[in-house]
Amino acid sequence: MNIGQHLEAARADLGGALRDCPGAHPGLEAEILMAEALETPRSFLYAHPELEMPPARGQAYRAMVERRMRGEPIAYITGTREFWSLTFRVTPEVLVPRPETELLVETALERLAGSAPGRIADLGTGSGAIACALASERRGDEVTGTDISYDALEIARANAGDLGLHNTRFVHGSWCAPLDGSYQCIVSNPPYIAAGDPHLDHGDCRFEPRTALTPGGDGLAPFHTIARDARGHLSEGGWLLFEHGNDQGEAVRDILTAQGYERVETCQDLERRDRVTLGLRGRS
Ligand SMILES: C[S@@+](CC[C@H](N)C(=O)[O-])C[C@H]1O[C@@H](n2cnc3c(N)ncnc32)[C@H](O)[C@@H]1O
Repeated sequence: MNIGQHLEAARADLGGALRDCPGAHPGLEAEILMAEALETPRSFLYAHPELEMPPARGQAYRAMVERRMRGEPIAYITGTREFWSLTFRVTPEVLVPRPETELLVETALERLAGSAPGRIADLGTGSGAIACALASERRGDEVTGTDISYDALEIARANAGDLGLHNTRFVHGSWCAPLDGSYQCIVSNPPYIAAGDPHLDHGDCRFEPRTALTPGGDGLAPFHTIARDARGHLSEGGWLLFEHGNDQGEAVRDILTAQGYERVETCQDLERRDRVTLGLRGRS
């Protein structure tokens, strides 16, 4: 079979298998996996659809297509995901970075704009996507990522190394526990899906680490813990920013207000859903 025939078969198979899979793009994914199998850019496929696939490459391609047909995230199959225009390694030990998390990075950068170089912390860093995005934009800052997963920290360190981000460090421990000294900004995209939420059994979530997705209960426990403990690590005028579920904006605002944060507000995504809530550590 040639490249074009393989692609056509994969598009049809993926289209059928991923019919109910949120966010799946069968045509595009067939091409991404082909580019991976042939180790070429996608543009090569458009230029050479008539090229015969070497049998070993054809088999490798079909194996990848079949993994995707079973619902495995494409990022785990290719081993990479783009975030903030940077390429990150991802493995099943880490959450696949989501495009919507770029709103957290964007909001943090807005709050930091014009400030002198300082220290930033990313709690629950996973692949290190947020920490590396911030470190790449704020080269003068020191960015610390924390996680309870040693496997995740290893991936985060590898990503920072690949990206040449020497202004990062990744430390083990629960939320704020490994932090030392004070920070001008603390960000977190913690696990926040409530126990029993049907999203946990759909799409990519089925393959991702449970501890990255849900803290159990109503999903709010990490916001309570971090909001309480981060105050002691933020410098005066420092910001705490959370990503949260689109139905959790009010609850997270209440948590930050109850902990004495000031100028508490929520940012919405392009579909006007609450996604990021932040508060300032004032004088008191
Ligand atoms: C939703 S994922 C976010 C990963 C990454 N920051 C991102 O946005 O793609 C949550 C992360 O929090 C970590 N985590 C869960 N409980 C934690 C805890 N008590 N302390 C630190 N990290 C924790 C998980 O291992 C996971 O990497």
